[in-house]
Amino acid sequence: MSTPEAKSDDGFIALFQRLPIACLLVRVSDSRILAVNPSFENLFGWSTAQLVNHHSRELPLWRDAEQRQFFLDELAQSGSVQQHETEFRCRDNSLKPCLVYIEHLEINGELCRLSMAHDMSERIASEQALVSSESKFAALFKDAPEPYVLFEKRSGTIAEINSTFTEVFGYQSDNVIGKTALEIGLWKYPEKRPATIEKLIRDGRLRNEPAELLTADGRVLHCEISSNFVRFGNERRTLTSFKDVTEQKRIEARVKHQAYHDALTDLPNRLLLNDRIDQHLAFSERYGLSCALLFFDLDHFKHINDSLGHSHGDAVLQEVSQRLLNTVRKADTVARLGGDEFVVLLTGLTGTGDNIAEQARTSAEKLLMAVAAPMQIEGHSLQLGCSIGIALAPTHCNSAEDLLKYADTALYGVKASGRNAIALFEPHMQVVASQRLQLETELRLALQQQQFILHYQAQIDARDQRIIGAEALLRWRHPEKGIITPGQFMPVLEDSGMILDVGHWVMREACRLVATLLDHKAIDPDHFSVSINISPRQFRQHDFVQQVAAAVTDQGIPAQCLKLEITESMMLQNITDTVAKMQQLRDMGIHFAIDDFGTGYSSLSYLKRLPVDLLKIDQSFIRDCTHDSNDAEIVRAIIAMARSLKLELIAEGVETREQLAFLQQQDCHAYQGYLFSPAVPEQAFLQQLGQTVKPAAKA
Ligand SMILES: Nc1nc2c(ncn2[C@@H]2O[C@@H]3COP(=O)(O)O[C@H]4[C@@H](O)[C@H](n5cnc6c(=O)[nH]c(N)nc65)O[C@@H]4COP(=O)(O)O[C@H]3[C@H]2O)c(=O)[nH]1
Repeated sequence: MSTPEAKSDDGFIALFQRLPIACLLVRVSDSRILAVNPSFENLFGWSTAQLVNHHSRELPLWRDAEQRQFFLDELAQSGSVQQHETEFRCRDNSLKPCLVYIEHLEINGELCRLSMAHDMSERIASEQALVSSESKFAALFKDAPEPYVLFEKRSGTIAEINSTFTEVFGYQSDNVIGKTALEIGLWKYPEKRPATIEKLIRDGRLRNEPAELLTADGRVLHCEISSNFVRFGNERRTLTSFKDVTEQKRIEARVKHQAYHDALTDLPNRLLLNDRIDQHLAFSERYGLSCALLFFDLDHFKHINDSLGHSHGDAVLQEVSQRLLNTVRKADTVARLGGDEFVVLLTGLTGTGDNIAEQARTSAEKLLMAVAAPMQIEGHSLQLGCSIGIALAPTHCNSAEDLLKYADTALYGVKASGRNAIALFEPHMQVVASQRLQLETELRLALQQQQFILHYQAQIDARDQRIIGAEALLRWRHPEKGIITPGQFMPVLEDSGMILDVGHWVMREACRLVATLLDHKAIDPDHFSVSINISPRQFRQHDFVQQVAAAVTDQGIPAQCLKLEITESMMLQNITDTVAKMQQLRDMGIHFAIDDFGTGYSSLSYLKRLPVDLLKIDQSFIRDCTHDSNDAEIVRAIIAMARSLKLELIAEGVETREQLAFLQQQDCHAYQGYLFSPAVPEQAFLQQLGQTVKPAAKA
């Protein structure tokens, strides 16, 4: 004991000194302080020397006199003070919250008061922290942007819901508090709940557990459940958030769907088709079945697209996709690979090789007829042909890649030999296809290595043998095969789109020739023009007019020295756009010739609308006009038509004097053909211009 006055009772002394609670001993008879223990010194900062032997009234510990009196009264009344919360003053003048116990006891025959003070600072601080964190939690819970529910941990009943929960799920607090999630019918599949609860108990929490939940009005929401156990004072709760991911799921599903489907028709796209083929090939192999892949191409679809516009084109594609879907079995796949390319995968075919081929052919015929049936598209009555190439698995191959490739090869065969037909893949087709691929590769190289050149075929006025123009004709100077004419490569240039680059080059090259001729004063710009052939794809480019204008201005030549040859069928495609483009070019001074006139529609009404200057009578009529009365009649009719429309005329492919004489009789004096000269290289043409113009002897 810290005081010498406290004698005897060793047990009590040892205990008094060691007690972790602050203790003060006062003799009742004279209210003198007998002792304080080290815990007391530590807690309040007063030393034994400062207190012992002092009257308890002088104790600097008291907050005020009333406080001391209160304890004395309480002691007198109850015999002891139990757990009384108060504050005592420390040596540094701060107030320390304490829980006070005061008892009477006898020490060495003297009645004493033992006062014990338990420090409450930490507990009060943590209680305050709890209050503040609870209020923070309450605010967070209430205003959280996610639906939250506090469940009683033991019973699983709802203790509280936040406003977002009400907003999202439509439940009002009053209707759900005290009930379990099951009782309010939150779970769409209640049988899944036990596993979720089990997981929560096992892991002590849940993180983004997927669940389908029901709103108060029965809508299904895809949610992610996260749960934690929390404790508020003595209460144990489960704090659960129900994140509504319905929209996110919908977007994810849509993105996934879009990745595997064609946006216009909603049919499977190439990716999904490949996947389906792979699946069916594996299945077929296992069960000894066969598949047939039908590759479709709508004949002249581009024509519809161009003449009626893209919205009509889209409507046609949608109609075709519906017809295909309606014609095949549910287990079969109809896919669109883009443009007008459709694929049908027929699966589960049984039988021998020939039999399978027959089944595929029969289905293809049905599909061809379905597509060919007349369709009404936004007031237009249309009828489409289509070509179908077929490949079989396992007869022809056993991979998705080969199946598509072989069916495409068969399709190419159909297209090459006239359209609107069906062809089954045959190995020799592969040879043709690879030759075509080889040609395409070589043509790309030719373009890079500038192997294309132009030859020029003179156009003559038979009355004075003057060269009035030239047609620029494309040639490929092949490093090994020599000069190749366009008949052998033009379709590949067209199909591959290379014609755009090549056509652009032709235009600039022809303008360069005119500039050279003008420089050499070899021509009179008012009576000479170079004609170039324009391919449909080239003409349909949105900046075609600008391309022509640039070619003319870059070379600084008069625009009337350039003549563009377009075909009848090309003019009929999207007539509004055609007329607009022709008119703009016409306004610049460019002239237009209609090539191969007589082989197409030769419609007067169209001709009247179009800003055309010249008709070229196709060589097929000239060839026989001297001995075939029909052809002679056609030539006469064309000439009459041109006269009535006040159009210029030129006959092409004139090979004999008789043909020329016939034409001149009909008052058609302009011609080109072997009778005068075939198309020749630039230098040779320059010489022709310089020479006295005389028709050559009969070719
Ligand atoms: N039998 C016979 N044939 C004659 C006679 N006079 C000329 N020809 C040939 O008839 C074709 C006339 O050209 P086209 O009808 O515009 O027909 C051209 C044209 O449609 C196309 N073509 C040629 N060059 C180009 C070009 O630069 N661009 C485009 N888009 N097409 C071109 O290729 C087609 C074929 O061109 P080529 O083989 O050069 O064939 C040329 C020419 O060499 C003759 O008296 N008798």
